Amino acid sequence: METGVEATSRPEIPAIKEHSLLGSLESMRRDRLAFLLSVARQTGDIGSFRVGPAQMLLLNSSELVHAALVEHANDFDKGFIIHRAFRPVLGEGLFSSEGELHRRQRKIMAPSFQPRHIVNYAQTMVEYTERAQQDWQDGATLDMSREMMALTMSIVGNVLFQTDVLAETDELGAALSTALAYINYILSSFFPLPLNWPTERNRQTRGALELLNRRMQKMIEERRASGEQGDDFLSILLRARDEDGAPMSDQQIKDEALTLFVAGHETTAAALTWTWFLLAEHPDIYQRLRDEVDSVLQGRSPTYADLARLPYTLQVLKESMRLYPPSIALVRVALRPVDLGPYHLRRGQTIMIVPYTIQRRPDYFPDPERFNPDHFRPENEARLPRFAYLPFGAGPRICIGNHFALMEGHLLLAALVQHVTFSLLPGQQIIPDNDKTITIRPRYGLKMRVQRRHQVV
Ligand code: HEM
Repeated sequence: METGVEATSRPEIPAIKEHSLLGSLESMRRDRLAFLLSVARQTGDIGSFRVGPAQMLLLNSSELVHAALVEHANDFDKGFIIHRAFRPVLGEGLFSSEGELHRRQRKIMAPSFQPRHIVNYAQTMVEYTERAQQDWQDGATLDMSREMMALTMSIVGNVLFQTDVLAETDELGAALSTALAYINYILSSFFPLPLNWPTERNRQTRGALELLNRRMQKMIEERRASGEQGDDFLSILLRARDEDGAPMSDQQIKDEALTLFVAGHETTAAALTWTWFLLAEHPDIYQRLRDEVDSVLQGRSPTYADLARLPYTLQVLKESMRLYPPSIALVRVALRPVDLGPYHLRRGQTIMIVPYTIQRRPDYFPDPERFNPDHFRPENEARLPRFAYLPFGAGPRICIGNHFALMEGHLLLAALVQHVTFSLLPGQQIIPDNDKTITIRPRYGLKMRVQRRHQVV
């Protein structure tokens, strides 16, 4: 129960000036990231705005992130908007489940994502990358978002299901893309129509979900029948047991496998797409990266063991995810009244943590708008406040695939840098946006020209 004395001694949460009825609906619709950045800059560590009648609190300090995502993690869940978008597709998989089920599943699955385990996938990542770049003709124009999506989709398809045909042209790949598009639609609509309404989009989505369910069930049954001990994730999920020795239900396995697929490719593709853009805009940094890769690899394909000797390559990737973090926001809803530092939140209040805004704070990252991989030199990284860099979130729901993603991005950059150079096609408008996608990507795509490099020896 709140006393009058406590309530008055608490600092007020600053609110931005906005339309009395619609709040900031229009600004959000026009340019979400620019709007969120302006809220953060106007309000500081915490600020309030409205989307229609719904109030949102933007948390923008490392201390408040720690309080919400770590200290009070159990006082929040992901809330109605996230559940409504993800559950029709991913059911109760790791991303969209809550409470005891989430804890149990996370515990079962975490060991398979530890670095010593995922090392086994390094070779697959490099092989697929080598294959992709061989198809790129010298002088060709590429849509980088599309190329990076196709590449990360094929990698995750192999790692998860040991299938080689997971492309948009395959019926499974196409169904997955339709399901992804549905999640995007729900996230980007303020008043989406329920899935059982007879619209063309809903009909296609239901068809895609049925196909996914059938194909996943078939893969599960085939794996069981063959008794194979594969090291793809589907086999790992089939073998997994909880503390009482119980296996997951088939439905849970399907939800988890689809979750890993969805969470595991568009994000990494977005990170790589922005990295190529930033490199093309900064020829000196691009050259330094090429020098590191050429001198360490001498024309060989990279392996996991090479990564420790390619530190600048990793700094480039991390810095790119600082300026353009793939996930636009971590959204949570308070399950009960909760105090975050000096601020009091009511039950049902929605908070947003936006890596894009927090990672552009000048007191955390000097000269924050500049692409500067030196922000991640070991001595500079060690000085960062703990929750100032959040591309993978934080706390008990931190991205389970973070080592996987960093290893994949690190290997792909090294493998591609030594074969090809990308340059920007002139006259493009590059605006970061997540209107039609789950992740932050260039609104009008990113067209680049590919130039094949002479083989370095
Ligand atoms: C650059 C690539 C990636 C980025 C930026 C990223 C980002 C994130 C973020 C921010 C979250 C937390 C969301 C929240 O707390 O609301 C998350 C969760 C998750 N990610 Fe990733 N992710 C990436 C790659 C991957 C990969 C490769 C996989 C799997 C192979 C994966 C699987 C997951 C799963 C299953 C969750 C839910 C974890 C849980 O709630 O316990 N992600 N990711």
